[in-house]
Amino acid sequence: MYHFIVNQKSGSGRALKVWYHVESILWEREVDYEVSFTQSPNHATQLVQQIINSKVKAIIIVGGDGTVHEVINGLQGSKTPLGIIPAGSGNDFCRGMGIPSHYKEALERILKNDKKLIDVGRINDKIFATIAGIGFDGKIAQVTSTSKFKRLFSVIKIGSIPYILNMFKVLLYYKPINVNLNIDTNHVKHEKVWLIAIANTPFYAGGMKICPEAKNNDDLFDICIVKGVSKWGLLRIFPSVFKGKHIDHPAVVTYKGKSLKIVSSNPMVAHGDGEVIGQTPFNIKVLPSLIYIL
Ligand SMILES: Nc1ncnc2c1ncn2[C@@H]1O[C@H](COP(=O)(O)OP(=O)(O)OP(=O)(O)O)[C@@H](O)[C@H]1O
Repeated sequence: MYHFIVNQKSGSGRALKVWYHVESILWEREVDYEVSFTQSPNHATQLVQQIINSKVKAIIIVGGDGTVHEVINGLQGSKTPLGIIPAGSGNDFCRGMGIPSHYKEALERILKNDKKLIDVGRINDKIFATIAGIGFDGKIAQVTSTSKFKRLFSVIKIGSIPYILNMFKVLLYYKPINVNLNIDTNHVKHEKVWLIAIANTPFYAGGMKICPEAKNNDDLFDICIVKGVSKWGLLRIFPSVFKGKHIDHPAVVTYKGKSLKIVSSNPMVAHGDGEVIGQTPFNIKVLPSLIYIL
């Protein structure tokens, strides 16, 4: 039987509406299922820990990237496959995986039962499926998580607008920071770093293609560092991120690697899948071929 986890708060309530449509299709098609609704932040992680012991056929998320994040953090190495019906504001994991945005097509894909094994990342003690963003991005995620804009724009399905509005807010006071990185066995130092994105899949913040070549099955992270530009310079680079063209700018450095250690001259906040993780220092590692996605 399939076990659905529905986050009623995802997409500012859209997930619950999506669930009612999905449930009526499950009835029509006589699919065997059970459903749990998350009751609070991090509840999805606890639910998964209970569900994996009951040997379900698959866990299906109706929600956004934050729910995917909480679910994969509950899997604890279990090979129970995950399906996702995108119903959040950003849905960047689904975008990166090519999962259809419409619930009917996403459900159709799940019912085909065609499993794909993917890598995920670990940042300190948290697992992430899409991107860990450190510095300016982490700060924006922190501000966005309590943002009133998010609710408004997820209702009209423009996931990246809250990020952009909060970007301007954070830009007023944010100062770039000096960092030391170990990328695998290489030590590199960068000054005046705005952000470090460590990517398993290309997109974050509702469709920004920060690491355009990231692949979730190559045992590698794609890493993008933006540094050494003024606030005005950063704003000029920004529009090109939607097409992934920012990587050609001289202020952008890219790497590939399996593990990173990051320390910084001042605390830098990180998010994983848009959920705030904590502050530097960070230990980050690829966990190859860890999760089955339907
Ligand atoms: N019952 C609940 N009450 C309050 N918050 C909840 C509840 N259940 C889950 N959450 C929280 O809802 C948050 C948002 O979920 P999610 O990320 O799926 O939606 P979203 O933010 O709209 O989408 P996206 O991350 O794709 O932009 C998560 O951080 C999760 O901890």
